[in-house]
Amino acid sequence: MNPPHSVPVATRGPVRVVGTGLLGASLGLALSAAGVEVQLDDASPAAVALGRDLGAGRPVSPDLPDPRLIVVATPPDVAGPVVLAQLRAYPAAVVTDVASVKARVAEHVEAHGGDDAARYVGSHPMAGRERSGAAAADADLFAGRPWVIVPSARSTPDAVLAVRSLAVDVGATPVTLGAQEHDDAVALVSHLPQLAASLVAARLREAPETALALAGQGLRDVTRIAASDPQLWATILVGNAGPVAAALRALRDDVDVTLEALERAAADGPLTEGAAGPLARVVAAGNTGVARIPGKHGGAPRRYAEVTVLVPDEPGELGRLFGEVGEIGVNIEDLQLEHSARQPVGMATVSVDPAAAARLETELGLRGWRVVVG
Ligand SMILES: NC(=O)c1ccc[n+]([C@@H]2O[C@H](COP(=O)([O-])OP(=O)(O)OC[C@H]3O[C@@H](n4cnc5c(N)ncnc54)[C@H](O)[C@@H]3O)[C@@H](O)[C@H]2O)c1
Ligand SMILES: O=C(O)C(=O)C[C@]1(C(=O)O)C=C[C@@H](O)C=C1
Repeated sequence: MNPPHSVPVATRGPVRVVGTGLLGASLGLALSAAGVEVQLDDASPAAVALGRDLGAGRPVSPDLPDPRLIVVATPPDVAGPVVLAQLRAYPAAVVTDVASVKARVAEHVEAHGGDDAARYVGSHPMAGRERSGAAAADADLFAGRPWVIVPSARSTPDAVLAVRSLAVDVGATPVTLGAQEHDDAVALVSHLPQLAASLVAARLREAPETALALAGQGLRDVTRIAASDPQLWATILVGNAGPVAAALRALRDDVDVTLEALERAAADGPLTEGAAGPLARVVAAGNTGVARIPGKHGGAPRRYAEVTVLVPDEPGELGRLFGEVGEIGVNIEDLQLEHSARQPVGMATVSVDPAAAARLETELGLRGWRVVVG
């Protein structure tokens, strides 16, 4: 993917990032790479130092010019007060935050901000990962992702434009929503999935080693985000408690139906009436739901063909595979890696244009790769 810094940007610095963890440092990296001056601030001096050392910007100091745009990237519970403090400290600056919940932050700014609230526009990049802190930061984190812009009735057009430009300049696609509309949406597409992953992964705590050794891609797909930061997520979940509870209650109803069918089969045998039907309906409903998730870059779903290759567990082998796929002239649209403990090989599954898949399999085979025919 082309780095976002290859195109000129509209954002005028200095941009001050308050909270230089995963989100703040990623933003600092992307803006710094684009030539925008970035100032770093955090309650933790070590987080600022790490952001600086990674190239995300310069630590704040009294001799730096006042920021034009301030991005608050702290946990959601403190985002409102930090936004207010920044609005007051810099009366000419536009202030946004990137917290995963929006109604509470907006209400806080509206209730206490007075006229300063006109320079505030909430936002939420739908980009992240299951790790926290600047060490996990990535300049390309926002590329191709939606970035929700949440103006209030008071936000000035200039403030909205500054925040939209920020999103575009780091490669994201701005999407405008109201605060409650945003919170209802992310309850379903972000907060419920986090809980589901955590609940499934929690079942593994006492799993026997023999079972864990069999773990395949299905378990990995469902549990990646179970590695997320508990404190941050507790703050997000309580901050959007109503919509998340509604989504979880609906899930519980589906779980109850599923359980009833399973218990019927367990008690009366697999062919008992009313067992297989509800279970098939659950899986079919999931088929319908998953087909509605937009594809790469938020566009319409698109089916790629998957080519799976065994890769020796040796340094440089994965790079050699990518290089050879490139030499064959095929673009890798997506990649999954599966690695089992104590196995000398891993499995790399590349998603490619269906029209190129057969040729890729043949040519990789001719080059000595072991292609797994699915
Ligand atoms: N992690 C994700 O995937 C993700 C994605 C989109 C949005 N967000 C949102 O972005 C925000 C930051 O998340 P993150 O993953 O970067 O967290 P993080 O833990 O990596 O970083 C948060 C940083 O904020 C600092 N901080 C805490 N309180 C502060 C205060 N009062 N003043 C100044 N700094 C303070 C911490 O020291 C820390 O460095 C959160 O609001 C989160 O909801 C997270
Ligand atoms: O991909 C991940 O690891 C994420 O958790 C990212 C994710 C999401 O649910 O999409 C998580 C929380 C944020 O508020 C925004 C993005």
